[in-house]
Amino acid sequence: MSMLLEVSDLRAGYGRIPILAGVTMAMAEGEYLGILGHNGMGKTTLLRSLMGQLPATGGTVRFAGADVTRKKTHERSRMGLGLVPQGREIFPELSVMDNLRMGLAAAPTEDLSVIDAVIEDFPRLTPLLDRRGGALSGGEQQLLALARCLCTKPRLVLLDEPTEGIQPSIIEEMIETLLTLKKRWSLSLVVVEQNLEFITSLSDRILKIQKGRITGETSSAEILSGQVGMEAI
Ligand SMILES: Nc1ncnc2c1ncn2[C@@H]1O[C@H](COP(=O)(O)OP(=O)(O)OP(=O)(O)O)[C@@H](O)[C@H]1O
Repeated sequence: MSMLLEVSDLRAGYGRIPILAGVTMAMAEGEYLGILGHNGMGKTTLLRSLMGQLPATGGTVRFAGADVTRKKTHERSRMGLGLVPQGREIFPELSVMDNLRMGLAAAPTEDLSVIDAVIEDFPRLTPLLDRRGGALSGGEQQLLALARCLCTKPRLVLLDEPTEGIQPSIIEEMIETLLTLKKRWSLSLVVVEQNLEFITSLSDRILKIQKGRITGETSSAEILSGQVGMEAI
């Protein structure tokens, strides 16, 4: 299998403060990769750097065979990278439908039929299309943020702590939705999380991030079979 994403010794930070201290990882097309880490370990920084929102101070990022290390966010978006940020960042004053249209604005072609195709996989949003984004529950907003990202037809979605502050029933629904998208859209995913159960339910492989470095790797199968405890990876 050819690699969809190849990250080598990636370094980034804020001002003079280094946060990513040389991240090296790779994933194949169609893979769901989980990255587990506690608060402040650099999960959000890694996703922002992969999306080009934060410049790399060292190392390289290759996506779909191209070196994107110096590419701007909108260029990466057009190449098929999509980010669902922590805290969702939906537009609270716009309707759900208009939030989805905003997603389309970042797409390579503004094809409105994409929204219909996306909505099919988000039945919970269908009756809410006219409602203001800000009037949705946290879980519904998270589903909307994911649906909006899918309107750009990404090959690889970067998902930042989607379970934060969300009720368990919607977490279950999000797992089912993401597994359906994997099959129906051949989607690839990098999800960063602190929630081990969520990440295990979704991911083919799980990496551990500590202090801006990848320090371990396991598979969900190994965790589910009890062969590997989280402290071991
Ligand atoms: N805009 C910023 N300016 C300066 N430092 C920042 C900024 N954003 C994050 N940091 C610092 O970078 C480190 C890594 O933060 P990051 O948000 O990547 O961690 P995280 O693993 O996603 O944690 P969390 O689960 O709390 O979101 C932290 O020490 C944080 O304080």
